[in-house]
Amino acid sequence: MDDALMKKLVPLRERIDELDARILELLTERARTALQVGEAKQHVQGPVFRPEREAQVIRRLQQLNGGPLPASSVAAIWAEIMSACRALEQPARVAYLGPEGTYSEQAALEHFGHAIEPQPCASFDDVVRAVETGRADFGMVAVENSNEGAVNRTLDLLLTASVKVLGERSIDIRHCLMTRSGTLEGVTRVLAHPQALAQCRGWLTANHPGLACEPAASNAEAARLAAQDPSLAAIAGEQAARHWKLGIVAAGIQDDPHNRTRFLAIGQTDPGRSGRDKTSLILAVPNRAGAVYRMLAPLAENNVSMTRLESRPARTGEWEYYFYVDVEGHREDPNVAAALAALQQQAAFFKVLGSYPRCP
Ligand SMILES: O=C(O)C(=O)C[C@]1(C(=O)O)C=C[C@@H](O)C=C1
Repeated sequence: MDDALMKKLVPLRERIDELDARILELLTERARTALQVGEAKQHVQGPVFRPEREAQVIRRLQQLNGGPLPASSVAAIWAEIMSACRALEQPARVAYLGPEGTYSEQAALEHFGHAIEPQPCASFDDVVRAVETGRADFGMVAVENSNEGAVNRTLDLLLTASVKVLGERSIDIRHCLMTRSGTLEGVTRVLAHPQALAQCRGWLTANHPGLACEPAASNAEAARLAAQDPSLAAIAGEQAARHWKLGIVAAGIQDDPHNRTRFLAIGQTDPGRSGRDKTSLILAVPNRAGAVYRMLAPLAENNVSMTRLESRPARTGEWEYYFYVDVEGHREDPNVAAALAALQQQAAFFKVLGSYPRCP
């Protein structure tokens, strides 16, 4: 390396080494304190994971932060710190749609941090079942995509499952074209989940009209197959390329640059109020004129904002639709509590899925 540059770097790197040693010392002290919190919780048998507390910790630090680190980095760093501290108290088993390298895995790791026991599952049904039966402490399931709309299977599962929603996480869907060699030499076919193929159709037609598109069970499965066959390319996320040791030919190839998927974290506990929460519920009303209009009136009357309304056909034959409603606020906030009480009174079906901190 250049001598003049080295002269500048040496003292700066010494300073970074010193700071790292101090950060480690502080992290050790933090971890010991978290262990004491864990012991205190054991006496009252309270849950280790407190989403509302973690949301408050991150929000406070983002407010204290004066830069140059962006707020998103502060959130990501402390999510990992708390994940590691939580694991000392009790390691969390987290179920999600596998295999390794899926967007579901990415959402689970961003939400719960890397200090977890990962449980990749074959389907959303398996994820929900793992949480219901206690095989997993938590699960992560996709609930909506900005291009494709609701993930209907997840909505249907939430209707009957004995699980609670305790968090949400939105991630950018950034599709990449990947191969074993990192080039398209000798590549004739491209594999991906049909949804991903559809989302990259414009780019593929414009740039590689000669590649034959074939559906795969998942993008991660496509990546796994491409790792074995040099004539195959896969479309998947960056994390799949890392996992299956594939080279990225092109990144961000989805036709809509703002493609996002929202996931729900599920478990068996009820988060307390964090001060910036959301509540998800399912409602059904008798099939009469004006019923849907009246169903939602208690929200407006109590000044509760609705952030999402989705419907699914009811297959019981008794009511026409189930309505999936997200509102701002926690079920213990007085205005939300009043609105929910009124909704429950007039609804033919009423289920609160959970109150949880809003997406960071
Ligand atoms: O405050 C607590 O209840 C803790 O257990 C500590 C801690 C943390 O590391 O800050 C860890 C896990 C919880 O989910 C919340 C916060």
